[in-house]
Amino acid sequence: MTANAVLRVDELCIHVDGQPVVSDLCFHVAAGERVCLLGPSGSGKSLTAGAILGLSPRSVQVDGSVCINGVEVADIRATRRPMQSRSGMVFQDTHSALNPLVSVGAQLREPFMRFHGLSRKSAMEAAMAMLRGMNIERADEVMQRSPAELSGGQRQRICMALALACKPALIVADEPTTALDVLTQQEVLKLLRECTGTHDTPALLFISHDIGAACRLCERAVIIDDGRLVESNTLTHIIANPQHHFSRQLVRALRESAPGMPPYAADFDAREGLLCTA
Ligand SMILES: Nc1ncnc2c1ncn2[C@@H]1O[C@H](COP(=O)(O)OP(=O)(O)OP(=O)(O)O)[C@@H](O)[C@H]1O
Repeated sequence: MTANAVLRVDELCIHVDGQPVVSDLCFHVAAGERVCLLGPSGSGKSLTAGAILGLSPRSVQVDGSVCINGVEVADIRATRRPMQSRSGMVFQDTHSALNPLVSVGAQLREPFMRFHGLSRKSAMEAAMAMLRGMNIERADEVMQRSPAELSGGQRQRICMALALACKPALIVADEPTTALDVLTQQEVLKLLRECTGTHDTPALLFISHDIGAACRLCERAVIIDDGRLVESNTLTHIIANPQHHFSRQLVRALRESAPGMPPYAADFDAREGLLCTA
């Protein structure tokens, strides 16, 4: 494991109603990295995300270590975690991630006031600039609206803006594109790629069962099945030489859906250009 891990998960065990659902899970995400956690439905991905974020339901028992930015946080609920160990989060369900009664602007200015020390007016300007940077058209108008008055893609971009505005070292994105149409999925993946995974931006843990999306975004994958780690390597390596039967299924599905070389994160821009001009 690298010394500069933003996230280090060690011997994570999760029990639901006394039954083991995640067992002895170990992996890390280094600074400047984008890593995907892949696994079939029911394999324990969201429970793992909940444990990392400090959002596990009370009925869920979490044991083992979750270390974010050097702070052990497995036993600390999200709202009580020290500032340097808080993570940004982006979920599939954008409706429940945003307050339906508060305008987008009022929600987005809060982290700029709290985490950047800006005045209310400057925070509104920073929020507006961030929305423009996320390709939200008519950002000033969008700031006045409630979340229910936006499209799913716009809401997901607002959620990403909220996560980034908190200046986290890590963003955990749990199936952020599943509820979106194919074109909006690509836009959100592109934005996530632009906003994460460098030494100046948060590291990313991307949770999905879509290896195609993972290839567009991440360089490395951690694959779980039935709550256990079954494979961990670069996506290039896994696609060339999948070891576990779930990995082989994923790679087969990817080859069937995208014949030829799959688009890796590293050459996504070039491929996108090719696709656009094709
Ligand atoms: N709060 C809960 N109470 C009881 N069982 C739960 C709870 N949360 C999850 N489970 C169970 O734990 C297992 C793992 O769930 P989890 O949501 O982590 O899977 P997942 O890999 O994220 O699946 P998906 O890809 O379908 O979202 C499942 O069998 C699920 O039914």
